[in-house]
Amino acid sequence: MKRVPSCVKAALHTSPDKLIIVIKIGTSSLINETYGTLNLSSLSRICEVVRDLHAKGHYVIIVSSGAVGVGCQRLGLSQRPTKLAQKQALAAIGQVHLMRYYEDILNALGLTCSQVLLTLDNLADRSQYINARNTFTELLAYGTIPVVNENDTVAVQELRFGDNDTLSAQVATLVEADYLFLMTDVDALYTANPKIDPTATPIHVVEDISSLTADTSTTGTQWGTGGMVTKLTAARIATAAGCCLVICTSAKPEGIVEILGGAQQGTRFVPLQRSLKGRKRWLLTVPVRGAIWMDAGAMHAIRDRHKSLFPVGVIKVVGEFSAQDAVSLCDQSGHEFARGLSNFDSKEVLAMKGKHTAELAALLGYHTDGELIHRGNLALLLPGEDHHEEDDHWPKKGLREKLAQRLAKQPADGAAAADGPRSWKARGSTALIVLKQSMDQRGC
Ligand SMILES: Nc1ncnc2c1ncn2[C@@H]1O[C@H](COP(=O)(O)OP(=O)(O)O)[C@@H](O)[C@H]1O
Ligand SMILES: N[C@@H](CCC(=O)OP(=O)(O)O)C(=O)O
Repeated sequence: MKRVPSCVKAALHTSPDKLIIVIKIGTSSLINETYGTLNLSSLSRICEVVRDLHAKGHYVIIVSSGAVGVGCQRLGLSQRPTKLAQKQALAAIGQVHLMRYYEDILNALGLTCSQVLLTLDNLADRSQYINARNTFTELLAYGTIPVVNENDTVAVQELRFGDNDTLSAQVATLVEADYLFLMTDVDALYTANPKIDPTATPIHVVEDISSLTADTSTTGTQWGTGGMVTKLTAARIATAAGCCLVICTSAKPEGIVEILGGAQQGTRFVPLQRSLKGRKRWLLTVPVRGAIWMDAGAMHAIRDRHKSLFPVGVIKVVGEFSAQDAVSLCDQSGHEFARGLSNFDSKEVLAMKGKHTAELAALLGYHTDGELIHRGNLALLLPGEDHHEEDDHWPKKGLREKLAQRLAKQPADGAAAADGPRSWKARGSTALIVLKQSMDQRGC
């Protein structure tokens, strides 16, 4: 299989053939519906594959769902409750049971397991993001297998990933993974749900997600969340971060080794040639609070001419967001093609929608160039070059370099500490600064 190019791979002092691999296991693959128990044979086989990959020198991280589903089974509930507090309580019950088996099985295979529970704010704040990356580096350097889940029990609604497909893509982005395998109860993405439509056919390779025509409208299993929709969202994030995402079946975990060897199984999403680095990579992990739809002209300016977003091209504003929140940038049909940090809140963007810069002062009562999203705060999810230069003030050292340093027992360079005090919120564009000055002057 063609290797994924990575700018930090060369910096890894260990063999370049050592891959960073994230394996996400869905609830549907972890529970045995017939007996209402954990699917121990499936879990053991997956752990054996992890052992084989580890023995080859690869770094493996497991993202495991199942806390809520297993919690339900432990209490004999026949379906997931809908109340958040109940799901959180069940996650607490299920997670400990799940981890006990991961620990036992991995231990029996000669591996040490570690647990990482994350919430969205752990990644949305860049200093916490760097900190999480450093922790993963140490866990991998110690030779452990991190088992990751969302910290369901404490996360409040707006700080939840909500599904582990997204979480696994965020983790893959964070650790600069080469591969993300989404193991589920179907063997591939199909043109339609194969459990409902017998004429559905598998899709083996996806080069460009935006031109994909698969019906993913039906939800998945009784226990899983999101079905294929969240897997496609994960694919957009992972491929933009330069990671090859593969949807494959948990019924044959050995398939992972075969796929790495070049076999065509499952659905492979080809990573973008130009993977996002540094701050732009981090942007992919910031929670999205809303969406801005734009006309073809604005999309062309952003995608092909590497411009910032201005109000004149905006045709629709979705959701409520604050200034400096991350938003999806969508084409005129609502398809997401980029993400960025908005300089204005959703009400202001709505007020400015479709307006030329010259009209804004009269509309808002202060002078602004109306730059909604600065180019530097914008990450493209489509193929193409992004020529915007990275901010040199942000550390570029990736996990691979840090892992190499750690393995070589070199002292850390303090990049994370340097990053800490400087919040991304302090990095507003000129428009934001002008807006703030204007509001200060008006005593707002
Ligand atoms: N186009 C499609 N191709 C394949 N599966 C689909 C499609 N649309 C919906 N599905 C459903 O997605 C399910 C897998 O998603 P989900 O239940 O969330 O699994 P997991 O718990 O593994 O994340 C499958 O069982 C299938 O019913
Ligand atoms: N954190 C939740 C994840 C729920 C979830 O995304 O489930 P799935 O769709 O099966 O991956 C849990 O452990 O139950």
